[in-house]
Amino acid sequence: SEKIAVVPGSFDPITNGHLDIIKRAADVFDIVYVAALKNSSKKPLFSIEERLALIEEVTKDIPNVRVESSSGLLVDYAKSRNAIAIVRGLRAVSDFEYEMQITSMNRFLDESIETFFIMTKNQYSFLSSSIVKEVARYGGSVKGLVPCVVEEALKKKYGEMNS
Ligand SMILES: O=C(O)c1ccc2[nH]nc(Br)c2c1
Repeated sequence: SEKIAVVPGSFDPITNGHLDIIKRAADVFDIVYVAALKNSSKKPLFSIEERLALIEEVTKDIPNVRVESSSGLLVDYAKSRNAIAIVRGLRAVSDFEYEMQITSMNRFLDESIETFFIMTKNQYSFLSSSIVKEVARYGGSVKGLVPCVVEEALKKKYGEMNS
């Protein structure tokens, strides 16, 4: 039967680091659900609709990727999609402590779902959505760090906010 994975994240916005993980997961699993999570205490820059549209646009050429939003527990969403795996990216050692905590809790909640980690390309190991937003907010170029459509969306979003 098909091996299904979930790649969760806030994707506010999706970066080339995220895209790298998604592509690598799609090479290993038969179906990959990219799950943009709604539950986050921070107010996102992009609405869930905007985030989904950007993820769909940048993954449209990967045939076995499906893009969805989810709120509530990640393990409940994963089970609802018959996923056998949660896939997370690791950028640097500093990621590991947090990921270990989340993975332990998810295993406590549902032992049947395994978490796999994929190391990002070194060139993206410093990259995060928040640092990209900071740079874009002050008019810096994030070309090469995010897909072109995301770069445009950031310019538009901050252009509107600054106008
Ligand atoms: O953009 C972020 O906030 C973020 C966080 C955690 C992450 N792990 N792997 C990747 Br790619 C990644 C990206």
